[in-house]
Amino acid sequence: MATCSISLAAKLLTTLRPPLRRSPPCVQSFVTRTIARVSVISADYKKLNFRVKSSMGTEKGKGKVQVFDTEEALAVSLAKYIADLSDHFSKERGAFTVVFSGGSLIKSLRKLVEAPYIDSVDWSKWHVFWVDERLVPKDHEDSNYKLANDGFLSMVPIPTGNVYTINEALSAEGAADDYETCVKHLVKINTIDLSQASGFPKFDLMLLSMGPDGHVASLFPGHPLVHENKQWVSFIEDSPKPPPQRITFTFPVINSSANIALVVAGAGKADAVNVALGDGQNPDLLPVKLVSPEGELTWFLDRGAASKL
Ligand SMILES: O=C(O)[C@H](O)[C@@H](O)[C@H](O)[C@H](O)COP(=O)(O)O
Repeated sequence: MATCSISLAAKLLTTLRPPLRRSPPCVQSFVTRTIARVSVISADYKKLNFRVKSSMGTEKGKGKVQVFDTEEALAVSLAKYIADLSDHFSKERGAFTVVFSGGSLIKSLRKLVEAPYIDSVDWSKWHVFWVDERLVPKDHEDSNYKLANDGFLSMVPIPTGNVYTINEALSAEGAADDYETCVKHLVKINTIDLSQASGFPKFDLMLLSMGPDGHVASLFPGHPLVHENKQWVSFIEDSPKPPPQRITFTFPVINSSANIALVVAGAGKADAVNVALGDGQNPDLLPVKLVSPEGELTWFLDRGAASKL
């Protein structure tokens, strides 16, 4: 509305230019200065309006795409997004089920452990899961639990009993079955929602990241696990990204989520982001293209990751 009235005023003043030449010099000077001022305001407003629109995101049929100037700005926005969902689900369901991935995502959660969220979030309602986990001891450098614990969980008062880790003493297959049994029990007691549409568990929020090859969770390009459609949790023993033995949620579980945030930073992932958000390309070869939740998908990209869009 404001853009509209400013540009209308600018146009009106411009049409006054010819009769202006016949006016006294002081009137000419006043009108000229006003035209210049209105033009500057109009240009500034257009710039501001563009900035607001781009930070609010664009609907692309592939979810809401948000691009941030820096990873720092991304982290600030991600914290608010998570805190808002936490508030919503804690009040609505009395629980907030959150699924983490490994990798750089954990670092991007750092603003949640600061004011105001450290005090305003009801951490007692959080239930934490992993979309994939590596079959290594919990104190191993490759453990996704260790990564999340060192960088986030140890700094917030989530009850220990609400943090669901794998049993890494089992085989990969055994650990996947065991994690699936745990999730089934939590669905039964209504801690985790169940999707009426798919019959798979419906987590309130999945925080996913993506590898430069377009993998999400431990679902890798060209691997048959990408097509698993019965199991909730499966296992892989030949992961192309080390370590080789892992367990992973399957796509039907990922896509039954109420909310998915795809958090991608860095120019090294720009090609995959470009293909993911474009048309074409066999989804087998770019698993991220199969992320299509029942609920909302929101991309959090920094300028580097979005540089080829
Ligand atoms: O345990 C894992 O390996 C993951 O969960 C994996 O899916 C990860 O999220 C991506 O590989 C992105 O990792 P980066 O953000 O570190 O590139």
